[in-house]
Amino acid sequence: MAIPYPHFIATENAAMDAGILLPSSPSVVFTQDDIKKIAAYKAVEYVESGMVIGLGTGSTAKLAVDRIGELLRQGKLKDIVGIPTSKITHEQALSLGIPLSDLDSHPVVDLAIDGADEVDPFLNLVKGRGGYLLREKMVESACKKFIVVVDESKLVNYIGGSGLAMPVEVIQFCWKFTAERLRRLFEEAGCVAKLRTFGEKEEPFVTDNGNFIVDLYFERSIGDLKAASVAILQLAGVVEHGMFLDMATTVIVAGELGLTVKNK
Ligand SMILES: O=C(CO)[C@H](O)[C@H](O)COP(=O)(O)O
Repeated sequence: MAIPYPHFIATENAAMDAGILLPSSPSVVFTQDDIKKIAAYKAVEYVESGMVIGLGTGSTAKLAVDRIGELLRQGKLKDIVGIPTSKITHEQALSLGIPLSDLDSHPVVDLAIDGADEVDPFLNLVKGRGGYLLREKMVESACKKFIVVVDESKLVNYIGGSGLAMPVEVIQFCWKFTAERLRRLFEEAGCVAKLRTFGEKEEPFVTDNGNFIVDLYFERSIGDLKAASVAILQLAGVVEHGMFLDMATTVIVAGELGLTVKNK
């Protein structure tokens, strides 16, 4: 959806790089898509020739991957190796001619760029509402720098504070049992646990790794995030959760008045 951002200020270079015409009159209105693109392009300014780059997944990350492909084609970036965080990003990067590898061959990643679903004041994240959290976490925890690009609607006071899902990837075997154990862990926070489904037939969503997603919704804060993370990961049947704690090194926030860069 294109939400107008009437007061957004973009530098001439940032807007022109993103192919967006700069306002010739003060009444011009940027859309949310415009500013997402400007923010994604800003993140790609951190990419240097010769780097191993973690390629994120989602509508924001897609714009950054497109931009990396464009700079490679133009010869402005050279010798890049991309490590995709999903099958869909793998396909996108292949189609753009970005040389690809994996963590087995490149266990140290210089930089990753990705979107997020929530960002708290300490730069902790919720990711995985697209369903790609496991590979994203593997790649992004192997990074020296992890740059996150969001619009200001993703900023929350505390993790879970948007009232939207905190995804947990679980194995398919007895997923109801695992979902109930997850719900009980956070009973005091008013947790509801739901299997992620898609389509009219409400088929279970299956991740790139062949697992299901249980989405947790909280009425209240879950408190100590590290303790919550440990408790979730201790449950047999859980593969990974969508809290990315202490991982982001930079968050670029696109807001009504322009870009804000928050560093750890
Ligand atoms: O974690 C993710 C996918 O698993 C995405 O990065 C997250 O959902 C944000 O997506 P978008 O940029 O489309 O808002």
